[in-house]
Amino acid sequence: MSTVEQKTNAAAAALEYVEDGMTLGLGSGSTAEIFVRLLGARIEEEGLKVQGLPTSKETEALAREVGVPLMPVEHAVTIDVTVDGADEVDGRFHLIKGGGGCLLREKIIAAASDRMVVICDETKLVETLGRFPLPVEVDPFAFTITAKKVFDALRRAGVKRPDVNLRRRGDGLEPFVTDGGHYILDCACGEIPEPELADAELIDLPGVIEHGLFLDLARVVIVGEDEAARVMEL
Ligand SMILES: O=C(CO)[C@H](O)[C@H](O)COP(=O)(O)O
Repeated sequence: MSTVEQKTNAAAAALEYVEDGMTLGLGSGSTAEIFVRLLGARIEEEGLKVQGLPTSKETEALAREVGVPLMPVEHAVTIDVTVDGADEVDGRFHLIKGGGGCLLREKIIAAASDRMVVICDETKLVETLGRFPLPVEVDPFAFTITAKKVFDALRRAGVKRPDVNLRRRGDGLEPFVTDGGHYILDCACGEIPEPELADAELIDLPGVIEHGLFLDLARVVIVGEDEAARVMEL
């Protein structure tokens, strides 16, 4: 069975957390995309009334295409539920996110939500975070200086040999630029032994806008399996 089916099972189970009248954070990436499509279908079939807050331009375009009404982002104050994917999930529901480069907006929306529901396939579950390179969103100005600071910060956080690389677009020539106009440093860590320490070391560095460690934000993790979905709540 493919991960697409697992993602679909997870996304379908997340609809259980959606109620009439809710403001919903809409995540980014392939699993969140499946959720937005299923949400659009439910709105059409059942007349469900919700408002979405997308975490990327791609998700915004998709939500419009499938008929999910959007709240103007400048009107947003609180969010009932955010449904989003993840690149890694550990046993404490700590996450690495940002594989799609949307981590800043994803974190703003997740942190403003009463409940963050993570949807993923089984491949995303890990014992220790760090197999997936940690994305760090930085200001483009003098990013090489920031990259060295990020390397040092990860070393102080116990990462043995961090490998910090500027993310490039598909053509490999130009830097990848986020929706907010920033660069991404992908930091191969192998293992991040103390995510809280890495968070503390990274977040105050000049030039760092945000990083992809989502700690203490997810309240529900839904893991899609081949025939169903496993729902875990904190
Ligand atoms: O953090 C993200 C985007 O910034 C995604 O949620 C993450 O990359 C997972 O993506 P997918 O559902 O395609 O595996």
